[in-house]
Amino acid sequence: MKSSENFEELLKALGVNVFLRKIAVAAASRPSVEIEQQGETLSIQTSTSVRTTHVTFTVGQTFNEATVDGRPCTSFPIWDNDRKITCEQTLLKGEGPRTSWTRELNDNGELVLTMNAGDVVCTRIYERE
Ligand SMILES: C=C1C2=C(C[C@@]1(C)C/C=C/C(C)=C/C(=O)O)C(C)(C)CCC2
Repeated sequence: MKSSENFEELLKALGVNVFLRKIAVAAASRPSVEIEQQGETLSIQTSTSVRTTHVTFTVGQTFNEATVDGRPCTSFPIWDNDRKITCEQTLLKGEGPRTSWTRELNDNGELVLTMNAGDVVCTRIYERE
């Protein structure tokens, strides 16, 4: 993990209580991410000591995942440019701030993840192992 900004603020905007926020921030400080791409289909596994998430999706097709605070949602990933995917999320039930994420490969071969909740933007940069 090269850098992470506003991750706890993001969780706060999502209503995660301070106890779980502290656990999440600690766990998210040392994540490992594996990404596989076959054409338009990507598989992303994010492993932390507390929880591992695995999503597989095809760009341009909605899929089911969970928001970062674990609420079921449908996600709609589209290409922003040929190296950046933007994904808007819709909660399956209940109310909450609008959430979305973007993932892009930058010129240093780093993976840049941004996560939005309402007007809070969290930016996390992963270096290639
Ligand atoms: C341990 C985590 C916990 C949570 C989120 C997560 C899974 C940490 C997220 C890591 C991310 C988002 C890494 C990344 O994608 O960079 C919750 C808020 C449900 C609270 C319980 C502990």
